[in-house]
Amino acid sequence: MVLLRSEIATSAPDRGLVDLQESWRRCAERYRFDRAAKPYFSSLTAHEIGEHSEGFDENLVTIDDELKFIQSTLRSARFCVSFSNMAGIILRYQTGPGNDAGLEMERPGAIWAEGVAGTNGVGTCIMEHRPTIVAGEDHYFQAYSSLSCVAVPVLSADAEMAGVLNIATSNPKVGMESLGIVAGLALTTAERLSNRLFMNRFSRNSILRVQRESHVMLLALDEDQRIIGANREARAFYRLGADGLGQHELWSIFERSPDTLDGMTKGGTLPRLRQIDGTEAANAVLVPPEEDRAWRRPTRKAGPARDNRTAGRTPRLATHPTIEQCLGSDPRMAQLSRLLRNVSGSLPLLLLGETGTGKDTLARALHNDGARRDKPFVAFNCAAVPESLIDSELFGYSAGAFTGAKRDGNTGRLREADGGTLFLDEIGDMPLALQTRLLRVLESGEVSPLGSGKAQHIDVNIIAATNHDLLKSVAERRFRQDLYFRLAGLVVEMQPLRERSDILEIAQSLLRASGSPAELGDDATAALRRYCWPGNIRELRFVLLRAVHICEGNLIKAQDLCLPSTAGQDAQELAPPGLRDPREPLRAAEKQMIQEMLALHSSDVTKAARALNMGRATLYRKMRQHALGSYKVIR
Ligand SMILES: Nc1ncnc2c1ncn2[C@@H]1O[C@H](COP(=O)(O)OP(=O)(O)OP(=O)(O)O)[C@@H](O)[C@H]1O
Repeated sequence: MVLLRSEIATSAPDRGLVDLQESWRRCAERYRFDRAAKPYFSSLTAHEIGEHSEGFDENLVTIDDELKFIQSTLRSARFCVSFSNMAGIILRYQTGPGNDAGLEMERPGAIWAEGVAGTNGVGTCIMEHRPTIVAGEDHYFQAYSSLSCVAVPVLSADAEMAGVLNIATSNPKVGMESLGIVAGLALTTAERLSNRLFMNRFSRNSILRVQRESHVMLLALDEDQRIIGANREARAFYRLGADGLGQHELWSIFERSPDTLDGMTKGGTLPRLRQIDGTEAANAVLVPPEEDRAWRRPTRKAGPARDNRTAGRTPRLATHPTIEQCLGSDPRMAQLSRLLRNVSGSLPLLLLGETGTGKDTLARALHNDGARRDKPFVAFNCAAVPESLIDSELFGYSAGAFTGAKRDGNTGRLREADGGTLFLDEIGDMPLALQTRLLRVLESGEVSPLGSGKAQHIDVNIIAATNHDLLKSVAERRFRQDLYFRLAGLVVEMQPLRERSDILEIAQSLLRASGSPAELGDDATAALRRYCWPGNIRELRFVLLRAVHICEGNLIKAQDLCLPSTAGQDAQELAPPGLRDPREPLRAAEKQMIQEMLALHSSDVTKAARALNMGRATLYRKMRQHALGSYKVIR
């Protein structure tokens, strides 16, 4: 029997969740699947994943950032978060340390197209172009009934569906109510991700951002103030058809007053922007082209870093902090930055630190500011690539090395990085057998691609990073001691944000880099200092981006930060891992989502409940459970 999610679907008419009956019909009639049969599970090679990732270019970095953020919000290995393209192929993936074995099928390369895997979150969302929850038995194939998924569309800069953000769990205790909450998180993230893809695409243009309640309208402008791009919200609100883009001047929508023209020249808030029908566009900000935003490196001597995700094309220069900006103003750190500048490029570096502390960012800064800046920067995430593929991806193979190999062979990341930097992220997750192989390459300076028999000399500077306690892994014999010493030419420990004295400076640069003129009020700066920041700088960035949207005028108050109350947080953090309540990550995520939605909807419980896909009474009950204050109901 098909379980319909009618309760949720009716309480969220504007979000319109998918009715799965149609999908089941397709499975039975069009694909002629047998529900009880073992489905054909297909997965692609890393090379094929790379091919399917083409077109996403530097957006993959943005996608990874959002996936990591959701993962750190859920804080559980029992959830995994992924991004798939429109063919239903998982391209990117995040899960907590010690991934739940039940989620192995959600790794990059897995194909979840409905025509292959039957009714499922990703595939059915692609067919229907709408948010989809597929819980347990809702999957057409019984073999997938241990999974529950929430899948939501992500839009390209052209407002077309570009892929799917999927949150999956194999935890049978996660019920429909919790999935509804997770859906709220997925929807907000997908919307933000779509808007970031828009900002990336039009990074060389000025972008007018207008916010109405929780809707963010983005309009990209050329030098003559013609509208050349619009996100979906803007297309709907200002009735812009795709064919009209590039034709309309901004002044066909907004009044061309001296105040507005003056504001447009300076950038930042446009306080008196009015539509031509007289409606005031409160919360309007003109975001300047990327090169004019704060944080751009003062000199452009450095050649653009090459990333394995953008190999083969000319990547755009990305806004990027320098080594000094990564390390901050703490005097100990300032000393370290001098040392790093001296040794960078000639000594292997090991970056340690919690998630989101800036290891990846520092690695890129070290390359961009170092002697190898004109050579490739190649990033390889040891946890994101299936174990069976790390070997061929890292060391490469020659033509026809094995069945299914690419016809021309595969250069491998080590040879791709020749002359430059290889950033080995999540090195703590590298399987032991491959650690041995890597060690051999590092000791000999030679790599022998599979099937070639010929060793090739390479000159690569390695920067490795992990958020595991690598010495503990060495003691437990999960990480080779000799490899540890090879990688640890210099060990840099990134401080957790809660221990950094320069948190306000970081917050201010993040605000400037966002293009927003908003400033932090005194109560907000105190709240930033008090909070424990489990997601570190990544979390701070998201908290500030959200606050910029919520705050009135240009002053961010403590309440706009929507930080979880520290009391509950600390208690949970202090509990030894074994004693932690396994439902806690969900509760914390639920509380955060509720706070976020209430803030976005100016405490209007009816609207917040609708956005969260739940009834008002349920939301009230949950607010009581989480001890959230009193809110108004607007009918
Ligand atoms: N010094 C900094 N100033 C401002 N923003 C930063 C800084 N360092 C990192 N960030 C931002 O914080 C986010 C997380 O950074 P990054 O990916 O480098 O962390 P990480 O330690 O590598 O995380 P993970 O271990 O989860 O991969 C990114 O959005 C990055 O742009």
